[in-house]
Amino acid sequence: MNLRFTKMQGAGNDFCVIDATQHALTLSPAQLQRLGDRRFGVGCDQILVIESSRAPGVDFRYRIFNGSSGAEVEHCGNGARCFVRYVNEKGLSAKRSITVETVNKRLELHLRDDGRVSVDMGAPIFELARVPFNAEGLSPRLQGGFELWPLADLGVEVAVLSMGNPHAVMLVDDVDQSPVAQLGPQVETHARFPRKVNVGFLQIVSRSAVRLRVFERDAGETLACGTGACAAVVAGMRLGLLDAAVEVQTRGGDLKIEWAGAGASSAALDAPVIMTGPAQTVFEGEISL
Ligand SMILES: N[C@H](CCC[C@H](N)C(=O)O)C(=O)O
Repeated sequence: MNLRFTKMQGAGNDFCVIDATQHALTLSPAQLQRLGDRRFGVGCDQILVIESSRAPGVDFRYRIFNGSSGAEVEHCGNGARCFVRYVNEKGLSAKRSITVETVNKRLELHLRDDGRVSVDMGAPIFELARVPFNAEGLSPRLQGGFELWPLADLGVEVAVLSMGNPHAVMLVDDVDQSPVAQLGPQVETHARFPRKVNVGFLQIVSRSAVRLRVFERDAGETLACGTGACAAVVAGMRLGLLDAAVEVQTRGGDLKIEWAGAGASSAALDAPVIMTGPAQTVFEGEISL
């Protein structure tokens, strides 16, 4: 099969975007891994497939596959920004705000006049069983009313939440000195995360600025992770360390995260997380799979 794709990136997190709005498309895990393969394929962190949708109020279906495994996942924040940029550039919709659905979330995507893209990433999920995280037999340390769970075998404690996909966030003094390559995969595949987990290394710079590195589930360390930025900032807010609008410095670029649940009572914890950042088309291509 000859497959046309558009290579895109958002804060350095890179994607192969496949337009399946005109024809149904099923890609095997091997074909997806070929697209993700940086040596013998196209090379990307994730593959994003755009499908039409007949669901009321939904403009498109948004499917996400990790490039290294071909596994379908629930959410991709940097990809969502590229999605609306693609839809606008290709004329698939005249609207600058679109609604898309993933396997388990509906997202509102907005192409701003300044060229950046804002995404309503939905509300964070704190119920451990929905992350999922198995806390059986563990006693958390409480900070600001939020739990930090010990992974004693690794000598770390993690904040645990979901943005639709699972995240574990560790507080570190200096992201540049953090053992991301060693500790990332150990937390990613820890037995207490039955669906594995994306691992955030969060350095607090001020109450409105952080530095972040993320070892992504099934992808390794990426230059940026949108859902990881949302999860890390929400964790920092709930730990009482961050205010309601935070600039996130990643290795691939800067993202802005806003959440009305910061410092709020439990009533506002279901407020949506808003992420703003860049999205760029890099090149068009075709590959024989
Ligand atoms: N590796 C992630 C999916 C991509 C997330 C990331 N690229 C983002 O921008 O949110 C997972 O397995 O849940």
